[in-house]
Amino acid sequence: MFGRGTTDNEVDGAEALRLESVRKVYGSDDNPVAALNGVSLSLPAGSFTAVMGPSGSGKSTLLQCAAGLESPTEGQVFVDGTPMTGGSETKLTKFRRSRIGFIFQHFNLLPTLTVLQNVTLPLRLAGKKIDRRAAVDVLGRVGLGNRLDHLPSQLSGGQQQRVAIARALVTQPRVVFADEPTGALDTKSARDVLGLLQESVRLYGQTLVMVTHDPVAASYAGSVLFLADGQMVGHLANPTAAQVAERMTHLAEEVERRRVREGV
Ligand SMILES: Nc1ncnc2c1ncn2[C@@H]1O[C@H](COP(=O)(O)OP(=O)(O)OP(=O)(O)O)[C@@H](O)[C@H]1O
Repeated sequence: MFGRGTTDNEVDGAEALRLESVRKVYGSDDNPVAALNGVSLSLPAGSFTAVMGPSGSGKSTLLQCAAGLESPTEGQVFVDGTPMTGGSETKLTKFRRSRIGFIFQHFNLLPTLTVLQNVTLPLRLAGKKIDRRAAVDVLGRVGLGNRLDHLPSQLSGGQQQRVAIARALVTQPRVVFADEPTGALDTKSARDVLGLLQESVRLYGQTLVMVTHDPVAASYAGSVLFLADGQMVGHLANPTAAQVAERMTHLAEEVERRRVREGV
């Protein structure tokens, strides 16, 4: 099983996320597409893991299944030891709201809510007490303590993504999933955002799983998992950007060779 996403900050070796033989098939019976084909992994609490792979390899599907936004066709997902499958949709939504944070490529902030209102929204949705101080504190941590009453449209892309990070962290989730969190940002803002994500792991023991296409972004993680054609095909600990880029080049060539061989 792949996935020792090790960092210095692993919290008591506890397992935060586990996938057991997860398969996800889209499409119809006559034309099925296996986006994930038997993925198993185990990530300790306090780890920062990047997920990489060629386009269409199943990265986003992996994140969606792990975060409970999609149900696997087969297999099991456990967050903090609790199975994400088998319960009712209402129970799953409640569980997701309290234990999981999600950061999207295009921020997904609500345009009519202020920065502070966007960050307190997950608490509201989870039916938790609105702890304004906690929200202000987390916004301070991402460097936006002086932007509480701004609307998203009054912020730069990098600042909007920092609001989204604060929103993901405010419920103190067990795992935060980030799908291409720097994909829409310039280099400097991307570096700031990655530094913040790394800090949330190093200083606050957050568990983080990030899909990215960018070897530099992946190098901020403690380990990288490589996917190809819906399967886990490799693992790199303490990666440098150059190592990741080299592995990705080989992976793309292997996938291409196999597709030609199989006439796909
Ligand atoms: N809702 C869907 N319906 C049908 N097929 C889908 C759906 N979502 C994903 N797929 C297919 O599943 C496979 C994996 O897609 P996925 O988006 O997970 O890959 P990815 O690695 O994230 O790709 P990219 O890097 O291009 O975003 C692809 O073949 C894709 O076309």
